[in-house]
Amino acid sequence: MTLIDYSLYLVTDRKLLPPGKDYFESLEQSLRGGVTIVQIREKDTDTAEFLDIALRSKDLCDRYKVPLIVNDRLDIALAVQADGLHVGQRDMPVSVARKLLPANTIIGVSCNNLQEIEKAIQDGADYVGIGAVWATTTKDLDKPVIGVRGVGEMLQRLDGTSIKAVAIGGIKSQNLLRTLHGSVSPNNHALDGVAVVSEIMGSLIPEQAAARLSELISSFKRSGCIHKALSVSSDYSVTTVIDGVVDLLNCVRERSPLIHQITNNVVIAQSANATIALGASPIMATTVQEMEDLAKIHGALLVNIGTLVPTAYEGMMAAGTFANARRKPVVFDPVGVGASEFRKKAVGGLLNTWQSSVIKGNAAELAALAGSNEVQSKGVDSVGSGFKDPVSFVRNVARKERKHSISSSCCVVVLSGKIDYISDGTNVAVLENGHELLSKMTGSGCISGSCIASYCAAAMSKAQMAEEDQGKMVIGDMFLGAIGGILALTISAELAAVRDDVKGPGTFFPALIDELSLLSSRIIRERARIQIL
Ligand SMILES: Cc1ncc(COP(=O)(O)OP(=O)(O)O)c(N)n1
Ligand SMILES: Cc1ncsc1CCOP(=O)(O)O
Repeated sequence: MTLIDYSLYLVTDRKLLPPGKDYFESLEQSLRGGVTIVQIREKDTDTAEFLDIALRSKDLCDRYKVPLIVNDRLDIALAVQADGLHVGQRDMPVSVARKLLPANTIIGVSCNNLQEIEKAIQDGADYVGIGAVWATTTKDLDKPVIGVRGVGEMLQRLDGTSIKAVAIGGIKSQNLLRTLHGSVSPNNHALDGVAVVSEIMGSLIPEQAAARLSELISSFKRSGCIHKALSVSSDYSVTTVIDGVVDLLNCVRERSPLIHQITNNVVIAQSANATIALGASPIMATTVQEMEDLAKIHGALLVNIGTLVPTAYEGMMAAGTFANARRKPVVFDPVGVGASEFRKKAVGGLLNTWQSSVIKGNAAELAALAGSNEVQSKGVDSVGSGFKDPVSFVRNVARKERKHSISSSCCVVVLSGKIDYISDGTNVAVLENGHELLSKMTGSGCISGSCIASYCAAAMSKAQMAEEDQGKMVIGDMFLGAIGGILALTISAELAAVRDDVKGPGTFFPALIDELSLLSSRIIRERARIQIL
């Protein structure tokens, strides 16, 4: 059986052609742009016309050596000697189609949930079309939008089978990398391809639209993100990490990156002041209309759900998407995620939509995120003494949230507390700086998010974009950025706490701001208490 390349799967829809655009011209241009497999999908066309279109499309696809699949209609697939048939859940069952079609015909089936995947396996499908992964206006959906995390669960069920998988629904160049990075099972089972309708069919220049998508898919594959994910070895040491953090401290001050923060209304002023004290430049903007413009400016994004309201949520969705598209760091603080179903749902929605570069939370927040019962929450706080094995816990959460390569970790996890644990899925940094006065003021955790975002922005600006970075979700060493942000805050807190003018929590905060602004390389080198495991 010939090997099928599912990477860029065009599903046609003539209704979406721009006015005056000829269908066959559009198809040929898409083939030139790099489409690797084509499905002819005609929902309201007479048999004679469908047959004619399928025959001529088959000729074109043959010329480009690209397989042609027919949607729904087994008779048309037979008549044009198509390479395959795609069926939906209400169409002819795969097992029946298999008996009627010539041997070696590819049969694909649409799946929206695990039961349908199970059935596709039993029925012997060659591939599944998993969707809709995102919302779409191309088709009226009668089943829920799955989200990338849901696609990952279905891919897990396909582990050990030879069934290929493509995602479909709302896939555009803007969310393609997020789709590919996010749709992965815990065992690194990734998609074989993506199926696209409107982004190509609706384009005036389909060759360009297809080439853009094709280039992103190739760069994703070139970056080796999936295969390297769990197999990288570490070359971090305490010395290299401290040197790196010192470098970032200077970089924040020299380049003053813009730190866009959608945070809670308890800590807005503190967070902005801490950001300025570090040398970065804060903007506390929540309105959806300005997210695209803000993403164009060099810096990082912080999303904190402390006092979540619907308008800010809309802004968060858009801001993360635009930041991902520019490969900017996205620091996510899922404040109090275990406290209510509303927050859990909101966090699920955000993480399904964009990729965080760093997730920071206390024990209860990360336990809720990881589905662990080991630590309970009380509102936004943790109850009890924390995890028995915080090192393994934080490493596993980082692995789960996707770690893609040593120099551009796609998700670093920070477990905050008296001791802070930071992992990129392989390395774990254990940081023992800090002072108990930090826990006597509101918002010190939220401020640490601002510090991490400032240092991650510096880490991005120090990174040289290499060819293989095109396929990554963030550029720069986020592990170092997260460590730098935490050290800046906790070391400054130690210095502030012992000042003569500090009498308690009230006088501590202004002193903390002073010390953040006075922090130097020498102080970091002298005071950092860090282990790398
Ligand atoms: C690759 C791929 N996946 C899913 C679908 C959807 O098929 P179906 O559920 O049959 O819906 P219609 O396409 O018939 O509207 C697909 N066509 N291709
Ligand atoms: C056919 C189909 N099946 C599930 S979503 C969808 C349409 C996808 O179209 P688009 O790529 O334009 O969102």
